[in-house]
Amino acid sequence: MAKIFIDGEAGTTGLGIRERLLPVAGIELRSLTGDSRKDPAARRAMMTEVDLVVLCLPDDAAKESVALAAQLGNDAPKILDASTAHRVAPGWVYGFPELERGHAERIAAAQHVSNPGCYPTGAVALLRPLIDAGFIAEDHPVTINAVSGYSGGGKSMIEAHERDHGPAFELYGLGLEHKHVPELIAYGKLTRRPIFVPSVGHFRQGMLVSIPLHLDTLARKASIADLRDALRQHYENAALVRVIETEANGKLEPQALNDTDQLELRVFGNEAHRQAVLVARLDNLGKGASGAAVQNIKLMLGL
Ligand SMILES: NC(=O)C1=CN([C@@H]2O[C@H](COP(=O)(O)OP(=O)(O)OC[C@H]3O[C@@H](n4cnc5c(N)ncnc54)[C@H](OP(=O)(O)O)[C@@H]3O)[C@@H](O)[C@H]2O)C=CC1
Ligand SMILES: CC(=O)N[C@@H](CCC(=O)OP(=O)(O)O)C(=O)O
Repeated sequence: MAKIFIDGEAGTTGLGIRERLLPVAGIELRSLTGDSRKDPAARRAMMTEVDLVVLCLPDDAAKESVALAAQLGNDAPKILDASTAHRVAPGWVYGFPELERGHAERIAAAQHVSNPGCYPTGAVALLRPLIDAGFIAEDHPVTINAVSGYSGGGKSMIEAHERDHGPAFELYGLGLEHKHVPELIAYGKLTRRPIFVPSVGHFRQGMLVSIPLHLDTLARKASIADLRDALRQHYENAALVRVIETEANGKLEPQALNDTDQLELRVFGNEAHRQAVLVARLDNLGKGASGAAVQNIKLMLGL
């Protein structure tokens, strides 16, 4: 029986992981309740009893938990961190099993895995296979536009929208320093800093990530179908990722995959204008957070 402690179990991501793990055989979930939830000594003691700790905490608290585990030396459990704290940190493996051949095995063997951010899950899924196939140059001037449901901002943003009725729609990150840019660069394999423009709408969950492309600026001559085929080939054995034909009406809404762990990729475009738009759709709480975490937990515990 594999023992798991979710540090931050009462938060948005922690609850989603708990819910998904309850029906999984071969797992025992260990919890801290009441005041002990945030007590470093209680958290460290819990770490001595489990095989894997999942961190669903703000960045500073996640760093504190990693330091607590380090005090246990060789008895430290494996760690999966859902925060942003270790996404590009040395010694950590990025928890996107579909990244490239052999990556799922790297996650399975790792002591420390960082769960990807919701936006990078969509953007890296679209970009990386096309860069590896030589269609998009590593220094291509990439722009990433995205819209998320408000649960992406955790408990505080959920409260702001559900109690105070937040804005219907809002662009943010316009200072171009969003915390997800380093992982977009590292795992998208980009050498030029992408322009990332996130936004949030007044709906709880669901996400679209879109990347416009002028086909005549690509590194290799490509039609819209070539880009779609390259994505299809890359994800042919991926259980959670599907490359979909585009809708004839040219529309796509963000909530269709809510409460699933699926990620859908599409290549919209207009061949006559030599223009395309790559689009990823996912549930920010599914493949964008808790669903991806459960995928990584199963790999890390060999379930
Ligand atoms: N929401 C999303 O879509 C995604 C979130 N993430 C990341 O996952 C992490 C958690 O986010 P999310 O679930 O949204 O956040 P929430 O704010 O919903 O939950 C955070 C939880 O951590 C608890 N907590 C805070 N400080 C400590 C501490 N020192 N010790 C123990 N517990 C503590 C909070 O307690 P209390 O209940 O008392 O406030 C809360 O339950 C963040 O790093 C976030 O960046 C990653 C991907 C997507
Ligand atoms: C709508 C909203 O505020 N979203 C969050 C990102 C949510 C997420 O996936 O980020 P982490 O995994 O890095 O926490 C933001 O833009 O900061």
